[in-house]
Amino acid sequence: MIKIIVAGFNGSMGQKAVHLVNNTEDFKLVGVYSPLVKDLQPASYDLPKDVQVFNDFSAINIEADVWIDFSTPKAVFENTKFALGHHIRPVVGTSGLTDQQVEDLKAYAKTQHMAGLIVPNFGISAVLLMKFAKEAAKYFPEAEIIEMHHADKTDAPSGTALSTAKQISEAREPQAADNKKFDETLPGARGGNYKGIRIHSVRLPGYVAHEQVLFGSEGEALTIRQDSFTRDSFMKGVEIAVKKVGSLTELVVGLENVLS
Ligand SMILES: NC(=O)c1ccc[n+]([C@@H]2O[C@H](COP(=O)([O-])OP(=O)(O)OC[C@H]3O[C@@H](n4cnc5c(N)ncnc54)[C@H](O)[C@@H]3O)[C@@H](O)[C@H]2O)c1
Ligand SMILES: O=C(O)C1=N[C@H](C(=O)O)CCC1
Repeated sequence: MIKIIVAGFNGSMGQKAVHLVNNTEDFKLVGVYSPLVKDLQPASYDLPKDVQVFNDFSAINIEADVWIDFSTPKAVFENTKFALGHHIRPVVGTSGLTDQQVEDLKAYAKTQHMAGLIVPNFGISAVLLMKFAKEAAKYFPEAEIIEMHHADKTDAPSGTALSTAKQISEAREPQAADNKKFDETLPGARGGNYKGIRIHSVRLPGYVAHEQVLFGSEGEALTIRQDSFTRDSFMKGVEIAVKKVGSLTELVVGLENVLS
């Protein structure tokens, strides 16, 4: 039995994770965490009666194997550090960790002899898009990313777009610094700049999570696109991550680390 705590259980993804855990053999929901939920009625969040509800770190006093995190970009660093420090393996879906924060968490995990998984995107289509983009970057070093999400997403760019840009930048030949000065008659029109890779963020009702990577070269172009049409589509990846995180020996980034 894998004993699980879900952080951010009251949010859109947290509720999906609670449902997954409640309905998967060998998974047991032992606790949920969100500092914003006080005076909770368990039934209103699909919580079994014996689940402990925490709204303060200091009150978390139960044993658990895995910490699923779907909280907020502001909270995810401290949450992950808490889990590692309490020997609960984190499976982190929350976006917003900076490269430096990921490095700090990896170093902290080592000091705690702990492993875990940070997953920018649990969708298999997104995992494949990143794999293909990395391959394409060897031949098409010039790329831009367009990510499209639902209108409630508060952070930009998406964690997936940043992760894609990081992988492209590591796979392609080193590029001359992007010092090009654009005459942006509308500030921000050229998007964000991750090591010379422009990222454009779209937020619209009706969308869930989508990404397009555009590679351009002399006389030709390549476009790779993935679409997550439902939040349920992320749950297969969450299930795999929770089942496999116990086999890891360090804190790593990417679902591909546990896909066989
Ligand atoms: N990796 C993936 O595949 C994937 C997929 C979808 C969403 N996400 C990410 O998951 C995160 C959550 O997305 P969402 O749509 O569920 O957002 P949401 O706003 O619906 O839910 C976040 C919840 O976290 C709670 N919260 C606030 N502070 C907290 C804290 N300190 N600790 C724990 N919980 C806290 C809030 O009350 C809220 O209910 C976002 O960062 C999003 O980008 C990742
Ligand atoms: O809905 C969201 O928010 C998502 N966030 C992740 C990101 O920032 O990349 C993954 C896809 C869904």
